[in-house]
Amino acid sequence: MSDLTTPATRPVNPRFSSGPCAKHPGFSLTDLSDAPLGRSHRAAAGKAKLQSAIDRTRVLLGVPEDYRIGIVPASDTGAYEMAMWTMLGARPVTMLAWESFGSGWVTDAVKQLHLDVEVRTADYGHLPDLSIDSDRDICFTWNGTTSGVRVPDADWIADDRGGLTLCDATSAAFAMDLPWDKLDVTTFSWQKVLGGEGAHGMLILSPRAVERLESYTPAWPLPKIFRLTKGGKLIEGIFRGETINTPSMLCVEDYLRALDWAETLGLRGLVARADASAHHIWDFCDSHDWIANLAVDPATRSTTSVCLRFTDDSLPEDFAKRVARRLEAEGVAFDVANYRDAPAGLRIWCGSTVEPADVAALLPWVEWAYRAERAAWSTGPAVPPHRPFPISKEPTMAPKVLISDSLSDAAVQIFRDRSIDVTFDPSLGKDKDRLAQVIGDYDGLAIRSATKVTEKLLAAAPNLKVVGRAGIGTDNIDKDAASRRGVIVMNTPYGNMITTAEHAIAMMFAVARQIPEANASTHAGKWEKSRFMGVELSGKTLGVIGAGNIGGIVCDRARALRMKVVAYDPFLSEERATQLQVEKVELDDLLKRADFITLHVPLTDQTKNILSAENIAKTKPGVRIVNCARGGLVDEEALAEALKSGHVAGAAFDVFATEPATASPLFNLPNVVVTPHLGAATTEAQENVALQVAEQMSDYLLTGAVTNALNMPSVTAEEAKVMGPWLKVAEHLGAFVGQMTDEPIQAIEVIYNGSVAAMNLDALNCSAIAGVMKATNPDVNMVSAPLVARERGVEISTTRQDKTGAFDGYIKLVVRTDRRERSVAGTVFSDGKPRFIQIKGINIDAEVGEHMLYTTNHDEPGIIGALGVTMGKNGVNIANFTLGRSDRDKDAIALLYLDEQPSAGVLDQLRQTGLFRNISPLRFNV
Ligand SMILES: NC(=O)C1=CN([C@@H]2O[C@H](COP(=O)(O)OP(=O)(O)OC[C@H]3O[C@@H](n4cnc5c(N)ncnc54)[C@H](O)[C@@H]3O)[C@@H](O)[C@H]2O)C=CC1
Ligand SMILES: O=C(O)C(=O)COP(=O)(O)O
Repeated sequence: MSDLTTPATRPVNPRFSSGPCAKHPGFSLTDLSDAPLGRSHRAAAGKAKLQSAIDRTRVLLGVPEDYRIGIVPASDTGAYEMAMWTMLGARPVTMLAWESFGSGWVTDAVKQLHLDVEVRTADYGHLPDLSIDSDRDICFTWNGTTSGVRVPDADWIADDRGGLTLCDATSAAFAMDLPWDKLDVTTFSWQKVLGGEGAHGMLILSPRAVERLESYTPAWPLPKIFRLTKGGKLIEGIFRGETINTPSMLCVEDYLRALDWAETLGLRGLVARADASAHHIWDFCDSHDWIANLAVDPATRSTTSVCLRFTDDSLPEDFAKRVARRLEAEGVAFDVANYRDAPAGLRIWCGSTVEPADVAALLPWVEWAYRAERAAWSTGPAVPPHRPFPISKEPTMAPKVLISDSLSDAAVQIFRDRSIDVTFDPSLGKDKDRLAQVIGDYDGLAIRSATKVTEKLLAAAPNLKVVGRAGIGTDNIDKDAASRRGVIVMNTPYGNMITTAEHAIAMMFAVARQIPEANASTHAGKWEKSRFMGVELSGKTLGVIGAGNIGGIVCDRARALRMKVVAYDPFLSEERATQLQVEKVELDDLLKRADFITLHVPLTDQTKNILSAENIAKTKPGVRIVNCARGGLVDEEALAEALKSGHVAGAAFDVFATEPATASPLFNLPNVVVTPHLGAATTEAQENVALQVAEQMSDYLLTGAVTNALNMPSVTAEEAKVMGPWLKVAEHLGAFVGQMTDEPIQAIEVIYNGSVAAMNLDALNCSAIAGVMKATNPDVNMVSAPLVARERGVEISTTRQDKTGAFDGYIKLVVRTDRRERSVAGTVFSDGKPRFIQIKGINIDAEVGEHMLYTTNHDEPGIIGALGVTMGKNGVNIANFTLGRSDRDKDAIALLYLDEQPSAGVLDQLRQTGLFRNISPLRFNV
């Protein structure tokens, strides 16, 4: 690529303005159609909308119940000036200002209100001194929008303060944590982090702020739109949606829709998105010396209004503006020049509505525009050398996990607590192209059912180590492809089972009593008492197809409803059937006898279409069928026909052959109840699966512990610690024979002797097989090795032995080809280091090094000399030298641990001595 080649990828949305900010993902004007336009905002509908905006803001931001939240005129400026005008003057005031907006409030205080104030300022890029007498009122901005400097926390605000804190949080709310106990007045506007419209401000008052309002009357007159009290009492109506003046109901509706979106992420998710975007920029600055964050102290760097400066002071004054114009002309970034009063540079908005992937896509463009402008500036110094972006990762960097489906906030929190670098972007699950664009950066991917982990996606994910499914079904993951690429696939098999079983029972009731239709009819003002005749569940026969975790719970609940339960599940033991009080039957028997059928099997080649047209025809007339397991288990066309003919009396489906299901033969048929894959959709289940998946993935990425993996044996964190050196021994043994063998391997036998035989042999096997397979395919790892071996027809066997010989424990690996058998054994010494202890049945004691040389010869004098002299002559240092022989004058071996790989020339010189039968350089991953 020439220096000025334009980057290949463009941000999907080029809107990086710091206000009004980008609309939330998925925004559409048609979503505003429910706005009560042309109606009074004081009518019930309008008031309910305003109240809802207040209530939902409280929940999302975690505002305490005893704080008041009001919608006030004139955006954040209106809200903040309202607070200054009504509350300041009672006490001495300290004004903190470190950028344009803070300075604006200073002007208000000094020139308009003529207050006796202490003004503390700092230059752009810095914070002023925050040690303040807690008896004074304090005015400050949480995040300086025009300098990109924020307060790192509120520890500098006293808990037992006498004064009030007035915080302008307009570019912080919904993107940064706000500690409500430290904030007496908080203001923000809708047009910032949530990408709302710039009409109204939000004013949040602590009880202490209310006390000030009710006990203090300022010396100056107050315009009507600032008046919060009447007769010395707070006008409570303002904080219930009775706005002071007429609000725009269109803007209110828009704010409510933004809240709809924000609620799917929760505050944690919103904060995580801003963090992820800002981190992209910070990493970029760290790897390029021509651009830097304006905020000098990293702890004060904004994660919303990220302000950047070009480091070369000799650049012309309008250089940054020209870069911004170039970006705008390319259509890759709008409005990213610095604020008019701020130092020259760029300001890139990273608030929650901006896609982190768009920020990542923008950065190569920033480099391109910078270089293009420099080239155009002919008198300037030479263009600095091109540095690729992103920079290569340090091995010490925290693992990166992407959450691409909507998961409870709990997951984000766990990843954070475990120091995993997490990006939460649930919109990616539905956008495979964008997901493929970003996945290359991540070590882990946490999903639900929307994200499809295909071969193609995995091919774009060279760093990926683990896919975590927050739920049960993994039919959206190509597990073979994942295994082949060494990616572990985990699920959470228990977290949502109760919830899903309850949904199946709810669906059974719904279809038995036609609840959804009766509900719709009653809402429509009809009173069709005789239309909805149902059937009782008590005494009926329930046929459960698949009596595993969920099916088992359904059996239990159905028994409590006094149903007779028959189950078809070839893997259900008689003991378990007795325990569940169900009768184990064949499928045909179930079909014939059941009044209700419920499916709880995974979708496999055997279960696909298990309720085919033919099997549906075998069911009892009047049967009702519930599917809360997987689409594809039932032939939807055939079922629709059977419903129309009356053979099947009703159906309740949560899952569909194609999802999201926007059309189905079952839709709009009478007595068919449908839900949009809600089986797992309860707060409890979502919390469970999110917590579990985040813990499991973090454990794996940080400690190597494997839980609930579908393509790898489980390894506990404790085991991972104890077994670490043994896993290495197994891998080295495999690597030894793998490198020695150049014909097709037929069988691998792993013999575990003594203490190691009590360990987790499945995991040790995987490591040994990986060692063998890596010799021919360096990309194989513990996850992919068994599959690769199976695909090559290699037979694997394991033997456990009681302790024999001198070692407490050892592993012996035997590899068979059609020509020979090779064996090597190893152990872990008390120093925790792996050792080879036997090769070809000959005892040795050899430390394992990265570069080794293995020779075999007839036992005779001169071997040590030949090896030593040849290495010495060629400057190859020998770190360790081990010899062994089967008997005097018989087979002998030597294993040298070298400081570097011997060259072909060195090996030739050895061969020319005629002393050796075999000379093999070996390499180990120590
Ligand atoms: N609607 C939703 O939101 C949710 C759906 N699910 C789905 O529910 C299903 C069941 O999940 P779990 O009970 O957790 O699984 P499980 O693995 O505990 O139980 C499945 C049972 O099906 C049996 N089975 C397998 N092949 C069979 C066959 N050919 N014929 C009859 N039985 C067979 C197995 O022996 C096992 O007992 C899965 O498809 C899962 O994806 C799970 C959670 C939520
Ligand atoms: O856990 C499962 O198998 C489910 O089907 C739940 O799917 P979901 O996470 O709600 O998309």
